[in-house]
Amino acid sequence: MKITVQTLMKLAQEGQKITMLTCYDASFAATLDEAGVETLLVGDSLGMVMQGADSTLPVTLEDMAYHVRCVARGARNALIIGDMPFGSYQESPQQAFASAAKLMQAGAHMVKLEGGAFMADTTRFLVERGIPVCSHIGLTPQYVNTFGGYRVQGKSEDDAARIRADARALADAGASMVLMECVPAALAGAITAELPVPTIGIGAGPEVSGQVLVIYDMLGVYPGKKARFVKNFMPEAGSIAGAVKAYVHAVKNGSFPAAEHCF
Ligand SMILES: Nc1nc(=O)c2c([nH]1)NC[C@@H]1CN(c3ccc(C(=O)N[C@@H](CCC(=O)O)C(=O)O)cc3)CN21
Ligand SMILES: CC(C)C(=O)C(=O)O
Ligand SMILES: [Mg+2]
Repeated sequence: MKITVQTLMKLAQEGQKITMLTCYDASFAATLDEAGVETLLVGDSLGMVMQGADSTLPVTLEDMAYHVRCVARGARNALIIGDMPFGSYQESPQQAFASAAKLMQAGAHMVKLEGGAFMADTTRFLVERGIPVCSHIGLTPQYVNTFGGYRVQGKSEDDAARIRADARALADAGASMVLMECVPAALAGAITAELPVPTIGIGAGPEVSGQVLVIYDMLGVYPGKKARFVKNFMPEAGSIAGAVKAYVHAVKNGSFPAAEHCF
């Protein structure tokens, strides 16, 4: 069965965890789809894991559209989310729509954009025009130069309150999902409890509607720094398909993430 925005809402309401992995090509898309991964994120992390850059900033809209097209050819049931790359949506809602339309025409079913309450107008503009939006808050990697590194966000009371207000504003603006990266588990849990839409976590603890990891991290292929939230599923599974199935199982039964993966 095709996964839709409605499926995701239903899973979250029933307390069933949503699974997401990043995906950049048709063969992995087929493997993940077959393993029952509900959502495939064509992440701008491809700049780091596929292109070898040291941040996500060099990734272009053309790069993203190419990989979305590849993934769309391999997936059957999974819902495909296209990451909006740096510089393709921050100028105006109009710029965001033109960029998002390219990803939708390449085969995405939803786009993801980084940023808090100030992205509410852009979010509403896209949603009203038929483009479902996943909002990305907390550690937003396109701000690495502002943050001075990939650091946990929302540790102080003020920062936590701001992130909480961001989540509410984006849901109010029509976001279909809110992804939280590297925030304290308690904060992500509190936000999930008060939002009307599903939340996805990466380094955000277990009390969210679903989990995402970069596929090359959970297969132990990425040679760069291993963040605290990463688990390599390959050693215990022995094959790529097995590792993906173990991830789906672990997210569904709540055994991933464990305390050691959380902030
Ligand atoms: N391979 C890969 N995996 C990712 O998860 C990922 C990318 N690339 N590229 C884009 C961003 C960058 N991300 C990162 C990268 C490093 C940390 C990291 O090392 N965090 C520290 C937190 C330090 C602290 O504030 O205490 C950690 O120990 O996990 C977090 C997110 C997440 N995204
Ligand atoms: C790490 C996830 C959330 C992402 O945005 C990406 O892969 O680009
Ligand atoms: Mg991204």
